[in-house]
Amino acid sequence: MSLIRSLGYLRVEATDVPAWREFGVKVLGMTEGRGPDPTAVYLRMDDLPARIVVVPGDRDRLAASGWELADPAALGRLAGALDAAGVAFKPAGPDDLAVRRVAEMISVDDPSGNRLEFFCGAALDTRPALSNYGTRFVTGDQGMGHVVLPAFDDAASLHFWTEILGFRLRDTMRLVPEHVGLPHTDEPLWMRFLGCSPRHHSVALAPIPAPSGLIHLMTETSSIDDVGLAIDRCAKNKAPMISTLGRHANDDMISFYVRTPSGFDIEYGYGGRTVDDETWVARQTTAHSVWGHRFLRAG
Ligand SMILES: Cc1ccc(O)c(O)c1CC[C@@H]1C(=O)CC[C@]2(C)C(=O)CC[C@@H]12
Ligand SMILES: [Fe+2]
Repeated sequence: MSLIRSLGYLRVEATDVPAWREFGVKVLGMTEGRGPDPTAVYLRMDDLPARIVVVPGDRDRLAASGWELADPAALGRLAGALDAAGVAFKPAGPDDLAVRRVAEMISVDDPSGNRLEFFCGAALDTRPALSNYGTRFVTGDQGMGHVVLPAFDDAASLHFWTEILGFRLRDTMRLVPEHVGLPHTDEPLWMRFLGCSPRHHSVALAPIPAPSGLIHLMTETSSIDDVGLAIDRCAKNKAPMISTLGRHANDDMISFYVRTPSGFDIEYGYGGRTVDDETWVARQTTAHSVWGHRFLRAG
């Protein structure tokens, strides 16, 4: 098993924090939590005090993705692996730990400049995260979902995420550059799906530019009705859906995509597969979906 157990949280910098509160609570069905920064919005999915933390900023971007490790010993071993590989990391100071409510944390940039925070010892919130719409998210040992991050050097990224961080390659997909708005290339473009838990992928790396630093965050619910209800709330709240409902070919997720106030997307899904590293064999997916997922042009 990888030292990293799962995707733990996202820290988002936003120009319109109130829009995020509305979006998170009314569209995504998350629960607003309380936290140390009164200007931030804390969105809960489970017993963590927040899974998405939105802080005011002068631009809209993913500030960092947070990755959970089992304990300080595991974090120490990861720090050792980073040192051995010559990757610079920064230990968190007391203020960093206090605003995140975690015991220990170190941060690094991946080869594409994606800021990653590795932490352990998250505080729990004993108040139940009761969604106004009855939404229940699949988290636990699968973490909060997956992120798709921009990455432009396939070999360097794959080395960093698998050899240094210990993620497993779960699937590869060849991208047609023209289909994702990129100029034609003679060499194929690859999208890599990597896992660190039973969830099929906790991160995917794609050579797609993303001004916000994030292509999408996937959150999974425990019922298909939660997905249907979220589609209804997108319409009611005029949140721009940018794809139709569909089922992915690699992780079996039935999902749709909606644009957030920060310009990146949320994939909102149900029914993702889990995998066992003992038996899993990485293959190449040749179609992104079994059905649906027609991407529409968004604003
Ligand atoms: C192909 C796929 C499998 C599993 C996923 O969770 C998942 O999000 C995807 C789709 C990823 C991909 C994307 O994120 C950016 C826009 C892409 C490239 C498309 O235009 C189709 C597939 C999309
Ligand atoms: Fe996804």
